[in-house]
Amino acid sequence: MPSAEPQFDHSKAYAAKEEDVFFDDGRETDLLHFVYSRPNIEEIRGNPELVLKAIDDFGRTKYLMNVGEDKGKIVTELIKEVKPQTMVELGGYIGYSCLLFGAAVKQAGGQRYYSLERNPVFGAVILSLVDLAGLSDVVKVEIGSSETSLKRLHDSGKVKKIDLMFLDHYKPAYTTDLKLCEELGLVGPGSVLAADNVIQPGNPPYLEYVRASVSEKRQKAERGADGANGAAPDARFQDKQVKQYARRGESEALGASKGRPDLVYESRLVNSFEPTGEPDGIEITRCVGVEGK
Ligand SMILES: C[S@@+](CC[C@H](N)C(=O)[O-])C[C@H]1O[C@@H](n2cnc3c(N)ncnc32)[C@H](O)[C@@H]1O
Repeated sequence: MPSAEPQFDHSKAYAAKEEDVFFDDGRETDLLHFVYSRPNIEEIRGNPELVLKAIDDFGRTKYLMNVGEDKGKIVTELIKEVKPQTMVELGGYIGYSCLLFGAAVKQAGGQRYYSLERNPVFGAVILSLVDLAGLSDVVKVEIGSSETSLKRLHDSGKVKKIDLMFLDHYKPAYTTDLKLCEELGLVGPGSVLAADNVIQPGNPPYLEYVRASVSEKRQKAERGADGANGAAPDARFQDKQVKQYARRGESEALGASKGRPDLVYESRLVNSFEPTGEPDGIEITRCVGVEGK
């Protein structure tokens, strides 16, 4: 009997993730030099798949914190099914998920893919690779914290509803940003969420929130015990997760939005792998209605 468990092909594994410094040490601009000096650069132009292949080739020599091919496939399948007009990602890094999912949204007839990235150098790398891949018509890169970008996109009327959201940024902000989107009406019935790294490194407060019933969410909110109300990050996050982006003094303040506990979610985990081969998973959550309506 063939196994239903997903398997990882070790021949395509990324280089191991370093213990201490594994991003923001110049490797992101080295990646740009690597991509633009490929012998087939003229063939790469206008071809998202070949840009992604060049990024993967680099990742096999030096670790990059990309979603990778295996988990990426779970989300591209979801894009084919949901056919989002508007998709938003929280955390763009060097643009791997943005290129992969932006191309899939375009192919599915969607209008916009917003990549929200706080680090301006990473944002510049994404912009360069999006232009190289020929996706600038669909992809927009918003540089700044996810919270301020979400508010700006909402207040300007550019985004009224998020059909599909990929969460892949500061782990404690998954829940607070989701609640902000709920409160602004960006996430509501029909919206679908795909959250990365729910196994590695894990995100217990987020899983608890999207898997809770409406009455559980209401009770927690009444007790002020929902762990995402502008207070310190949930104690279940490891210190290194909490401080991951502290090096540049980037503000890690968490939003205090109350969200909408009456939104009904259906949520499930899809197991897969990090590009290094480590087991990880994507939590896929569908907002299926509003309780009482
Ligand atoms: C794991 S990486 C994203 C990887 C990317 N989604 C991919 O798969 O190719 C996380 C990124 O989130 C960004 N980030 C962290 N906190 C953020 C925040 N509050 N707002 C926007 N970006 C943030 C970091 O700078 C980093 O580039």
